[in-house]
Amino acid sequence: MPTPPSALSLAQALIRCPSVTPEDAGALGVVAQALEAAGFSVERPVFSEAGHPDTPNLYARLGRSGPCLVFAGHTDVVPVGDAVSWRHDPFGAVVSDGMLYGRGAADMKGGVACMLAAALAFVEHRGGTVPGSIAFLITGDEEGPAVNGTVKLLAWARERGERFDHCLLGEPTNPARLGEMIKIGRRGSLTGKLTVLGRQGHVAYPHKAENPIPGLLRLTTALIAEPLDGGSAHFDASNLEFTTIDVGNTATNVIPATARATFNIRFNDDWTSDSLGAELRRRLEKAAGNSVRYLLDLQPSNSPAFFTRPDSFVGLVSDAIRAETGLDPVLSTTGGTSDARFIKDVCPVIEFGLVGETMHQVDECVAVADIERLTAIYGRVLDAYFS
Ligand SMILES: N[C@@H](CCC[C@H](NC(=O)CCC(=O)O)C(=O)O)C(=O)O
Ligand SMILES: [Zn+2]
Ligand SMILES: [Zn+2]
Repeated sequence: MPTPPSALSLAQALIRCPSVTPEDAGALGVVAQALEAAGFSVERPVFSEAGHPDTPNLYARLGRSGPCLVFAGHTDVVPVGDAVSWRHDPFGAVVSDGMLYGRGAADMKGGVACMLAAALAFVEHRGGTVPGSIAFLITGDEEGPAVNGTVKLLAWARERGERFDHCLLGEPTNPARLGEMIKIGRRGSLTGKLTVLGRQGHVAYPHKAENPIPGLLRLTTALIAEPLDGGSAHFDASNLEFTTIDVGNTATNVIPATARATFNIRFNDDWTSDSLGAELRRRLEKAAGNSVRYLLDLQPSNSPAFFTRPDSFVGLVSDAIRAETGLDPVLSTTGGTSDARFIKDVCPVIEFGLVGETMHQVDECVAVADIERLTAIYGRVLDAYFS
């Protein structure tokens, strides 16, 4: 068996692939090559859905018996934003002053690299075998709409009779220090596109046109006039944020035909996608009355909130973190969402990864020392899980 690559070298190889969703740019090839070299069987299904680009995914497994511990994650990344503001090339994977820079360093190519390095070292140490099974569920569609990613990969695996006992997802769960936070739940995500319909015309003859902009303002105001809820037993309050308002009108003397707004809601377990959709439609109907014509397109990506009750697996991961960092991780459901909302339907899932302070930002970076320590934590998890 070849000597397993280090987590840092894997993280650098991954960051050098500009895999902004839905591009793969070779990222899953890096994962496949590392796992195949260690004897994992690797498959790379590509999933399709009308209206969305095809997206590649990866499933790998070593061993057929139970228990099966799954590592999950994604290799797609969010766009770099203002590229000239970066201190280092966002796809250069530069190490400077002990920090690894690049898009995905924290979210979550760094985490994927640590899982790979830990699993490969574990397998090498045991002469190429596992007392049970280790699997990897890695997608190229997490940061995007997430319709051709983990949700389909799980269905694909289920059809092939694959069974999993526990899953560790490597999203960047720590706000500032490695070891301070495990995520045991996430809110769901619902994206909405609202279009108000009008009739184009001359600004000086408004009676011959219908301006959609006041209607859009009325509807957007109605959507956020009342809080959705006050939080639930395990989750923060649900929250709606507008992400863009577009009219796209370049003329100063033309009333536009349509006006659009996009919003995203992070919702807790007081709601399902359906009940939340019904509440949004109720608010819009009331505000629109007979005078505003609109369309609402909801893109739920099938994602209710998830919550995993603290159990022995949470205890095992907490012990590994404590042994490596000296910190007692808080069990949290805060922050963004993750593919654990899909994985929770097939096995208990929790999340622990790198420090997420710079995720989605310019100059995304993680400490090289944290990459080494996270690899050691995952190694301890493997040792304890299969002991
Ligand atoms: N756009 C997708 C979900 C995208 C998932 C993304 N997650 C993270 O960035 C991790 C954040 C964290 O660790 O707090 C997100 O939350 O936007 C969808 O909405 O379906
Ligand atoms: Zn992520
Ligand atoms: Zn992200």
